[in-house]
Amino acid sequence: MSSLVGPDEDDGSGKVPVPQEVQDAIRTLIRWAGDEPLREGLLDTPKRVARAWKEYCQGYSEDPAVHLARQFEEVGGYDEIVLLKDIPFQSHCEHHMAPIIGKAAIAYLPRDKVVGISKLARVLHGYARRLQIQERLTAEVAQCIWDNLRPHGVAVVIEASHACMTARGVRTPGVGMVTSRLMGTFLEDNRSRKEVLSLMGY
Ligand SMILES: Nc1nc2c(ncn2[C@@H]2O[C@H](COP(=O)(O)OP(=O)(O)OP(=O)(O)O)[C@@H](O)[C@H]2O)c(=O)[nH]1
Ligand SMILES: [Zn+2]
Repeated sequence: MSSLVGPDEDDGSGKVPVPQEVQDAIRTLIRWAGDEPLREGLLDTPKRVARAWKEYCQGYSEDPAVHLARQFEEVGGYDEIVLLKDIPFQSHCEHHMAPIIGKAAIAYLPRDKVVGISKLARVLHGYARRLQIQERLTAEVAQCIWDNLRPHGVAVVIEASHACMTARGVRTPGVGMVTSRLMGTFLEDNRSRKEVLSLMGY
C-alpha cells in the first residue's frame, strides 16, 4: 500500500494526526461539491472527515483471525449448532464509499473447540470496517472461521441496505440485499442446511 507524502499534522488535540495531503484532498472534494472549504463551519471538516474514515476503516489495522486464537475445548459434550444472530454491523461499499448497514447471522458446528461468542461479532467487524462488497464480506467472515476454528460447518448470512442504492443512484429505499456462505456440513447435508437456515430465521 502506498504511503502518503508530507508530514502528519499533529494539532496537539491528542487525536490521530491527519497528513496535510489528506486534508487538501477533502478540501478539494468540498470545493468540487459546490461549497467553500475555507468558510468557518468547514475549516475543521477535513480533519473530522479523515478521522471518521480512519474509524470506518479500522479493519485494515487488524487481522480478524486473532479474535479466534483463544479456543475452549471444555464444551460439556456440546456438539450442536452455535449461532449468533441479528449482529448489527456497518461497512462501506467499495464502489461509492457509501454506508452499508445491516445485520449478520453467523453459525458454526463445532468439531472439538468453541470460541467466546463475542469473537464471532469481532471477526465480522474486522472485515466490515473496510471498503467492501457484501459478497466478499460474507465469504471472508465464513472463511476466517473455517480456517481458524476448523469446525464441521460454517454458515454466514448477511442482510443489508446499501446507501448507494437508497440515497443516490437508483434511489430505492427499503431494498435489502441478502448473501450467504455455507461451508462443510451446512453445504453438503440438506438437513443441516435447513436446520441452520431455520434457526437463523430464513
Ligand atoms: N454486487 C454488489 N454490488 C454492489 C455492492 N454495493 C454496491 N454495488 C453496486 O455496484 C454497482 C456499481 O455500478 P456502476 O455502474 O459502476 O456505478 P454507478 O454508475 O454509480 O451505478 P448506479 O448505482 O446504478 O448508479 C452498482 O450497481 C451498485 O448497486 C455490493 O456489495 N455488491
Ligand atoms: Zn455502492
